Amino acid sequence: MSVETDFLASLNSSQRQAVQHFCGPLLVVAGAGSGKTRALTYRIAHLILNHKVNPENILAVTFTNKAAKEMKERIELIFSRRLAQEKHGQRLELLSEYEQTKLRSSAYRSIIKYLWIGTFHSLFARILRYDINKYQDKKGYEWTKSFTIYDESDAQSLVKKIATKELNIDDKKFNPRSLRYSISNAKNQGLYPEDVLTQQPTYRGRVISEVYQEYQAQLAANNALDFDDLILIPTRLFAQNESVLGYWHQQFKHILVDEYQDTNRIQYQLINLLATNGETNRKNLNWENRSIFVVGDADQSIYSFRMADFTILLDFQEDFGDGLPDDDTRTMVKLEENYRSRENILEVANTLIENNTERIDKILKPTRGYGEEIYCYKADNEIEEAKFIHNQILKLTQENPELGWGSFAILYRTNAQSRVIEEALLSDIPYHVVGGLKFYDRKEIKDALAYLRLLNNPNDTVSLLRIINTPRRGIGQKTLDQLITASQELNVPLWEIISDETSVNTLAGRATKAVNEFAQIIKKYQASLETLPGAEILDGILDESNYREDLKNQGTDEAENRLENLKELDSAMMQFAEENEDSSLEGFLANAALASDLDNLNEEEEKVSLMTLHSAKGLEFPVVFLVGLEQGLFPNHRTLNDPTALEEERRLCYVGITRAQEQLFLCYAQERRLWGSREPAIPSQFIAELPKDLINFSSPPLQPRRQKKTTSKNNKETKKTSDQSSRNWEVGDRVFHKTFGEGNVTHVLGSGNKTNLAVEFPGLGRKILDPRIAPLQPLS
Ligand SMILES: Nc1ncnc2c1ncn2[C@@H]1O[C@H](COP(=O)(O)OP(=O)(O)OP(=O)(O)O)[C@@H](O)[C@H]1O
Ligand SMILES: [Mg+2]
Repeated sequence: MSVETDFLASLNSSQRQAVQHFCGPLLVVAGAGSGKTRALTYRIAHLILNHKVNPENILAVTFTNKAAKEMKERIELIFSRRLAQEKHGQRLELLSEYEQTKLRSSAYRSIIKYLWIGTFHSLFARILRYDINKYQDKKGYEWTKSFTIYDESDAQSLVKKIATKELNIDDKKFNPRSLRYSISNAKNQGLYPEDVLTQQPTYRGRVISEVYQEYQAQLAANNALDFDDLILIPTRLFAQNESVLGYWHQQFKHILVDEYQDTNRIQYQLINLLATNGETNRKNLNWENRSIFVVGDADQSIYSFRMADFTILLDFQEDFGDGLPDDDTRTMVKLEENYRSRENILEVANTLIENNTERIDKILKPTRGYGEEIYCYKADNEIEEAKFIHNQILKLTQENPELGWGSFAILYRTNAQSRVIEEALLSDIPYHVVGGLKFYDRKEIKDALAYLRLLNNPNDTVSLLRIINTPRRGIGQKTLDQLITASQELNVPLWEIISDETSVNTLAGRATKAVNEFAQIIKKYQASLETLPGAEILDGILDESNYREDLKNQGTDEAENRLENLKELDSAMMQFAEENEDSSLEGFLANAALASDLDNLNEEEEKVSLMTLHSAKGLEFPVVFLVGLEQGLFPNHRTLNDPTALEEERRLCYVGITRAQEQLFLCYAQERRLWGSREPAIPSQFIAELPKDLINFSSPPLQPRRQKKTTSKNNKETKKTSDQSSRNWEVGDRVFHKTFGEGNVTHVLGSGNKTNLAVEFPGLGRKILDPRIAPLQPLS
């Protein structure tokens, strides 16, 4: 088989048809685990390899950052395999580890880094970094390319400040959270504040409209955008500026979208504009050397609360096809084999989803035989449920050496369910809560990022206020109020007052010295933005601002933990610099703001995954526990009287079941304490809808014989780590780095376990690297 096509051999004929389709629109619809994401990934490789498409001309939208990363890794592997054949006439896996790393790095540098693969938010944030200055806002607001991205909690606090402090709105009547949600909804429909009032001419409509108006004004004043703006502003920009749209239309000749069923109207509009250049008559569309390729499954549409609309998927052929009679087969491919789940698991999922009326029937055939029995476990209460999970995991890992901790997922309907499960696992099973304790939500990380954001964008007053007195440096609220008032009166950003010594001397009273010192530090590091690597700037500013010192002085475990997290942020910056073409501070900050629930900094270590069903979309695990199957919890009580919402809950259950590859456990409790109150519970109606003959309702054997310590993968990781760190590095050592190529060690910083290296890479300059983390190979 030729090197060009051998990777296509691991696809079935329908997948191949989808992958090989070259120009024009194509929709791939299929049930869970049928290889949609695989087809999309291989298509990218195929376009580059066999149609010589330039990687820069490919735009691929994934649902999470993690999915984007996995997709890039897959493609890198395909190209490294090909290079191995070309250069060595060998299979990649047979080459030395050093050669493999070298080939992968070469594939990365020549192809992967040019691809536009990411979530809607990250891709369009990147586009805005080029073009936001061309955007003409209806209200006259302006943003510059160093804009800050406010994450959900920044947005929440801004709405709260505006509603309760500035507009004096009663937070009992109008909860700031629900106001924020309404604003987000409005933006997702492309509405301006005044449109909200037209659509909802009530008192509530007026309140939302007013808060929205002020919220947007303050975002603009801070040169900041929220997540919704990252989608909304490009849509408006494309609609108003033909040449900007034309440019990106030319750039993205091949557009691919995964999980298309969860696209909302405004995201759809963006994709449509990019693909068609705004041409509305589909007969005039010219598909020469360009394509739009979307994959999805209407049965897995679970984001209607974020305005996702699966009729967008159903309308795809109408929207992009040429309307000819044989349109159907030319613009749609169906996949019918499931490669993920055991036959009994698949049958359970298929039976459940047939209870939905609003759906198009489809075929999903198993390719894998029956697996282990599916149990449905009845626990006395939530604590017993958690114990059951704990014991089963220990038992299964003990009986099956191939199952590492990473093979298990525990899926629940709401985040609050995780606490009890965490407590049960805590003592002897490593786990992570995906989407719970987000790294970037921790206080110290947000503080550190606020410092960096301020350096990058001094107009970001939210960040400035966050850290001006953190750690405490004697700048009190009264002083601040005076400075803020001055900035409001002069209509300039707060930083302009604070950075001007003369103004400070006049306004800051006893805190004058403190404010001036603070401003000095910020200015000093602003001046070195271009010259110092991000991690050095971070370290410098944390030291000079006394932030680190302050934590050290606290001496508590918690403070120690925070210091460790700050170190982890250093690693994140270094890793970012290594992995990205755009390694600027701006780029890093955008990335940090977008770091989604599904990202975990320490992915190497195997852990049991705890997450909501919503976060589990697109993923797969050998063993899945689907817990809390109780009426009112799942399906959620808000959906019980609403047939449409209930069907979405059922789709969510379908998503959960179809994550399992080998084994599935369903659990419910007879009594549950949740959100503080204890209630008797009724089994979920979904349980009654499952095929009884495929489910065992008795308890599986429980007690494990002994406790498993680490997985084989863990052992390997630890070994690798200690090898690297125990090495005695010396100035003058030559190294090979996956992304930067060959370089020279110029400094060895620190010692033992804390060694860092300064490495000079010809043409790239000096990088500070941690040899335990960086993909670094000694060359001698
Ligand atoms: N032709 C194939 N042969 C063997 N395995 C395959 C094939 N296609 C896909 N797979 C495997 O099947 C599993 C499911 O594939 P994939 O994740 O692409 O499905 P999907 O349709 O995207 O699922 P979901 O709807 O859950 O997103 C993966 O482990 C994938 O590697
Ligand atoms: Mg998928």
